[in-house]
Amino acid sequence: MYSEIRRAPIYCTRFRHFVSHRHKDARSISTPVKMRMVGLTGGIASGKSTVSNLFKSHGVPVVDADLVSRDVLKKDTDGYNKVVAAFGEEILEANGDVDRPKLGQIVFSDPAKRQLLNRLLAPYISSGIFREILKLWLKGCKVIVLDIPLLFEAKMDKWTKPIVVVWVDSETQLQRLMKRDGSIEEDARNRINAQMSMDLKRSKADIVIDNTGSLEDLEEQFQRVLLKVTKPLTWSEFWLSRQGALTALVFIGIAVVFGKNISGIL
Ligand SMILES: CC(C)(COP(=O)(O)OP(=O)(O)OC[C@H]1O[C@@H](n2cnc3c(N)ncnc32)[C@H](O)[C@@H]1O)[C@@H](O)C(=O)NCCC(=O)NCCS
Ligand SMILES: Nc1ncnc2c1ncn2[C@@H]1O[C@H](COP(=O)(O)OP(=O)(O)OP(=O)(O)O)[C@@H](O)[C@H]1O
Repeated sequence: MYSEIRRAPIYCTRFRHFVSHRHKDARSISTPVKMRMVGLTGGIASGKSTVSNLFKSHGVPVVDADLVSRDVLKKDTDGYNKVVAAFGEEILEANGDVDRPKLGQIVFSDPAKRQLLNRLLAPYISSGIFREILKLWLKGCKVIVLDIPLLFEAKMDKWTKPIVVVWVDSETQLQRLMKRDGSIEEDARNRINAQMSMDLKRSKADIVIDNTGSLEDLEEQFQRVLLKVTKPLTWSEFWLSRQGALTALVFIGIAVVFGKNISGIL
């Protein structure tokens, strides 16, 4: 289950209203079931997962593209078969699983190979993300977050509004990446350079979270972001929600029945 939810998904239908146990302000802007797809992106190690964990802990469901992309490389899936055919069995561990650090070494130091990997996996990743969105839509979720590192690069930004970019300065990014992955500077720089620059991502954002400071600073900014992304939905967002689609169906049904009755009278 990619749309991992730590607490109850309070932004989904069965709760009927935006109810935040922690945020009175969020409760005061409560509104019936609608759907909004919030894009969450940023550079590698900028803190997207940290922010997406905050969303989950406040009951907002998150679709995690990194988890989807892990799944499409699982042994004997179509994505796996295509990647092994293209890159050879030397990218496999003894048990047949993809050796991810090894494949990472290859693709993050060679743009042509990275493009090849992206091309092979892109259809499976986008349909995996779509499946997760559909599941949440069927549950009647009102607000969902799409945590997609390559949101702009893969041109998925047109699906989402607002777009939240997590930004850090480049030195902090490098240090956090090396610390988290236990990697050497060259590998970390290769990974950073494989993505659109964070400043460009920042310029395309609707909302920027500056995560250069402490985790407490981040949490404080997050509270403001939470209020923005859970504000009442627009009509276009409403018609895209499950509730909106059902409402439209009911209206069409009534119009058809009325139309038949009126044409019977005439
Ligand atoms: C190359 C792989 C096997 C390396 O696996 P590894 O476990 O070391 O890294 P992981 O998947 O956890 O990714 C960590 C971060 O790297 C960055 N990243 C991953 N893939 C890419 C890519 N193709 N281009 C640029 N950055 C990338 C993202 O910021 C991601 O959050 C893996 O990243 C992969 O399969 N990438 C291709 C799929 C993809 O595009 N994923 C991004 C989802 S939008
Ligand atoms: N404000 C902060 N202060 C200190 N460390 C932080 C802060 N925010 C995040 N980190 C740490 O920085 C590292 C990178 O954060 P995180 O994994 O959330 O980034 P990410 O953008 O999801 O990375 P990726 O693109 O690889 O998925 C993690 O080890 C995390 O614990």
